[in-house]
Amino acid sequence: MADSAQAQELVYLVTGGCGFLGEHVVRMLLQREPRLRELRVFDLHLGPWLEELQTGPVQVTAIQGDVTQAHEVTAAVAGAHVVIHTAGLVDVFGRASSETIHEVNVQGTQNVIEACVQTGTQFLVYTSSMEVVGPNIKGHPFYRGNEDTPYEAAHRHPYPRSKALAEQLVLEANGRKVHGGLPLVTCALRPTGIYGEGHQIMRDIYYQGQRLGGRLFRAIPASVEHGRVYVGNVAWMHVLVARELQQQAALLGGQVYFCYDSSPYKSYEDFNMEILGPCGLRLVGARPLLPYWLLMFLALLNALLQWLLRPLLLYAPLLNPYTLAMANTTFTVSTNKAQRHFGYEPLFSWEDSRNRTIRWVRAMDGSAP
Ligand SMILES: NC(=O)C1=CN([C@@H]2O[C@H](COP(=O)(O)OP(=O)(O)OC[C@H]3O[C@@H](n4cnc5c(N)ncnc54)[C@H](O)[C@@H]3O)[C@@H](O)[C@H]2O)C=CC1
Ligand SMILES: C[C@@H](CO)CCC[C@@H](C)[C@H]1CC[C@H]2[C@@H]3[C@H](O)CC4=CC(=O)CC[C@]4(C)[C@H]3CC[C@]12C
Repeated sequence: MADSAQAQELVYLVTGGCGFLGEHVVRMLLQREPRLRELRVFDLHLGPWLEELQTGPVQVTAIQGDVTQAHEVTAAVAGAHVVIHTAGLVDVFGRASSETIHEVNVQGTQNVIEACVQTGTQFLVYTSSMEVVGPNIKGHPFYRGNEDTPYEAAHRHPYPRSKALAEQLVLEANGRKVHGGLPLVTCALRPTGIYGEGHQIMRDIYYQGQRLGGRLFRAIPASVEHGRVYVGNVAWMHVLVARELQQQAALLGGQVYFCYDSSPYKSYEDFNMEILGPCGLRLVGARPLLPYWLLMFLALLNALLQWLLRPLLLYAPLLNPYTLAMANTTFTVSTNKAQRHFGYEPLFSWEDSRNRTIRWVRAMDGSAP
């Protein structure tokens, strides 16, 4: 769809544009994509912040819609040059059924692809996840791996399964002819655990620490490394890859890229303390206070309680067998593929990313539910 005559007149659509990552992508596009004419923000739930956006000359169109509804997706995609598909059901806590996760993440992605094909939209960036690779169900470590590192990706949980299937659909769609005859150009970005302003789990852990008198208790050995990446850098990578997909379709089309920056390799808990420590929390214990078998017992108990209570209420604590396995398995990436292919350099240093997140946590002080 985009040709050189239209270069200053691009229409972007961000699905899931009111989510944690989506909001950062929307703000980043407004700041850093000078060729933007219209920005469509598509989400099941529209955020009130959209009303207060400084949009400059760009027309921002808020679209309340559901990716599982093909006709709503097609209407939103029609006339867009680029789609950044971040919408998804991020659930590893058993809040939604596996059918719902599949419907949103897999069928929703299929709907986005078909909408591009039908309406002639040529460029599609998909927000995948490190989880399409691992950690796998066997708990094999993935230590400083890259996009080509061999790893046995085997999933049982509905979330990683759905992300892997959706990513496959997106990559297979690369090269399909869209309406008008041009080829669809797609790629997938795989963030590791994202942190930053608006991160719900960081917020929950902060409140939990406050309730426990300013303490958190170590449950994971400090030696288990967990990959983390700052949301501003993930958003920047989306903006950059969407731009370069239009310039270098042959190189970028059909590719996957891990999202990375200079955030340090640490355990999940030690990393969180980089943020939560300066906000007044303390991590108690140099080693896990409970043995692994006892934690697994508690995680299984939580799973049983969730199942028993389901007819009455939704019990979805952070600790379950899946999240415990995730937190207990080393998964870190070390790659420069995005730099080599489309010139990505993190926009935010580690210090900046950390300070911004700390400022955000401090701003919620005293507002614990
Ligand atoms: N949070 C993380 O650490 C990571 C997230 N990701 C991926 O990044 C993407 C964004 O995740 P987050 O921002 O963390 O999650 P989020 O839950 O904050 O954002 C997802 C957005 O999608 C919207 N959405 C959900 N179902 C929808 C539907 N049926 N139709 C339209 N919109 C719908 C939600 O309303 C929400 O605004 C997801 O695709 C997720 O799989 C990947 C790696 C790590
Ligand atoms: C056992 C607890 C003791 O403190 C800690 C539990 C932590 C877990 C809630 C998190 C550990 C790893 C996280 C996941 C990981 O960062 C990768 C992810 C990628 C995604 O695409 C979505 C989010 C997540 C699954 C993330 C979710 C929270 C953890 C399981």
